[in-house]
Amino acid sequence: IVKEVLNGFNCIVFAYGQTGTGKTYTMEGGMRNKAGELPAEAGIIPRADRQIFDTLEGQNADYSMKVTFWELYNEEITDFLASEEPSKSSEERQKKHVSLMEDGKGCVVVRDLEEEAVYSENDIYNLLERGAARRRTTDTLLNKRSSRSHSVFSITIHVKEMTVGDEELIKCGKLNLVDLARSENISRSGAREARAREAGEINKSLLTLGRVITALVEHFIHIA
Ligand SMILES: Nc1ncnc2c1ncn2[C@@H]1O[C@H](COP(=O)(O)OP(=O)(O)OP(=O)(O)O)[C@@H](O)[C@H]1O
Repeated sequence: IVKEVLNGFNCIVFAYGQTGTGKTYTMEGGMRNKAGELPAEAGIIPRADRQIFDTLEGQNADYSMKVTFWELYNEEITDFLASEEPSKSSEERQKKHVSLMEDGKGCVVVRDLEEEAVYSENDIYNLLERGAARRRTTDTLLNKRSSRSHSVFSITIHVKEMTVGDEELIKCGKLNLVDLARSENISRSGAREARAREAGEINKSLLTLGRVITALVEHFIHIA
């Protein structure tokens, strides 16, 4: 997948499953040890990070990279990389009004997201740790909210190449690493009222995602 991204494609890895099945663990895994080495239990994000930099450095490539890290909870977007304003509460600090819109090329983008330029493997790891720490804060505030939100860690990479005719070619690829909200059986989990509505919304969004993927695979024009 990383190779495709470096060739200018947009790729997504989803972690999907019931609560406690290891979605977050699979995406993030164990955090760095003191020597900065990847632990054996490192997740997909740090492993992809390492592969991206190993490949680009190995090719002596001319590149630039940006990262976004955000969460969708209850139809509201929280930017984990938004700068912190000390006067606000920790929940308010993160909540920034960002909205979804089309970019004119048929792609959906999240407007006003903080995009952090990164120059090393360590930079990406630091952003992952920063965002994951903020995610844990909302967890304690809102009864393990991370289980009920979709989080999206994206790395956008521009690679400059020279063509045979000595023209500049820029390849732009994006790797989206998504930790989906848990899939939930409402009747079995005993969720009531607001929580049942919330679980219903999560299931609806996961169902819609399944339909979108089917439509893409089958080359349907409309989503059934
Ligand atoms: N392969 C694994 N090896 C060791 N521990 C694991 C593994 N997978 C998950 N765990 C542990 O199991 C617990 C639940 O994992 P995790 O939080 O990743 O699940 P989840 O699917 O993201 O849950 P939720 O949907 O509730 O957010 C965590 O304490 C995690 O450290």
